[in-house]
Amino acid sequence: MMHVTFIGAGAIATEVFNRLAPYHNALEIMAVVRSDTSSRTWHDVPVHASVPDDYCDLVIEMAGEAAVTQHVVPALRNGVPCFICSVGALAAPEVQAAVRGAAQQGGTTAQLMSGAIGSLDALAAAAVGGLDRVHYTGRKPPAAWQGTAAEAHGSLQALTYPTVIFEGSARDAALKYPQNANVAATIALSGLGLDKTRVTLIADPCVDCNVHHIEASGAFGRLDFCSHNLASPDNPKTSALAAWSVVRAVLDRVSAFRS
Ligand SMILES: NC(=O)C1=CN([C@@H]2O[C@H](COP(=O)(O)OP(=O)(O)OC[C@H]3O[C@@H](n4cnc5c(N)ncnc54)[C@H](OP(=O)(O)O)[C@@H]3O)[C@@H](O)[C@H]2O)C=CC1
Ligand SMILES: O=C([O-])CC(=O)C(=O)O
Repeated sequence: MMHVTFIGAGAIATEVFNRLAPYHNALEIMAVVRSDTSSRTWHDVPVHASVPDDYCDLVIEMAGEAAVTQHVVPALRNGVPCFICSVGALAAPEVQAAVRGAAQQGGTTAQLMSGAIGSLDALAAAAVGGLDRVHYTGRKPPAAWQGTAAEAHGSLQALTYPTVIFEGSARDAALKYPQNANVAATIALSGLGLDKTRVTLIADPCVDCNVHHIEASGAFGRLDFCSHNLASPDNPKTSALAAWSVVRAVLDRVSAFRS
């Protein structure tokens, strides 16, 4: 039996919980860590303010950047493997150093979720031979940019044409758009790094899904990957695929084969 602690109880966590329900004989969600602890339980799982000391096989962060420092770092230090959804947190050098140091101290690993993007396996393999260029374009409907730095570009609701709201490095994208540029950080950490990976973010009233496009070239040849992700019904910023990437990673831990 695998004992799992969730961090976060939002769009991703809810979908992961529901999708893992058929696997109750192989894994138990023993605790959920939330910032709001006014409810004692969530789906009958006890709510905690921090990861409980009880024995746990896996911690899954599905909360936000602050949770990486608050909860993932101590869990790693205690030797518990962790999955991270809020990959953009690692764009801050001090957070990445803390995660690396804690994993080393605890003799365990932090696994970055592929989340809303694919082709990371090819990108990471290509990086071994040498990458010359990686460019990521993230395009989402205006509603997905609400409550972010994109609002400095004027009324998002009034947009009638695609508007570039960011151009720069993956590091700066992740630091400026913590809820919308986890994919940029994940691509960068698989490939050319946070400072050399170029990013364009677009608020586009002409799309009704989250479009993620990677163009890469190097010693391996060229890669062009594009996904048109439907948003989570509970959070327009988040692609439904992100939760399913977590489910897949959990099931990998209890199945005989890993792809
Ligand atoms: N890697 C990727 O491709 C993707 C990553 N993400 C990231 O995954 C994370 C979760 O996304 P999503 O489920 O859509 O977000 P939601 O906003 O729907 O849910 C977040 C949940 O985490 C809780 N929470 C927030 N901060 C903390 C904290 N410091 N400690 C404990 N709990 C906290 C929230 O509040 P409460 O405690 O009140 O319940 C809420 O339950 C986000 O950081 C998002 O940016 C999203 C999409 C793709
Ligand atoms: O879910 C998505 O489409 C991607 C996302 O929010 C992110 O990169 O942070």
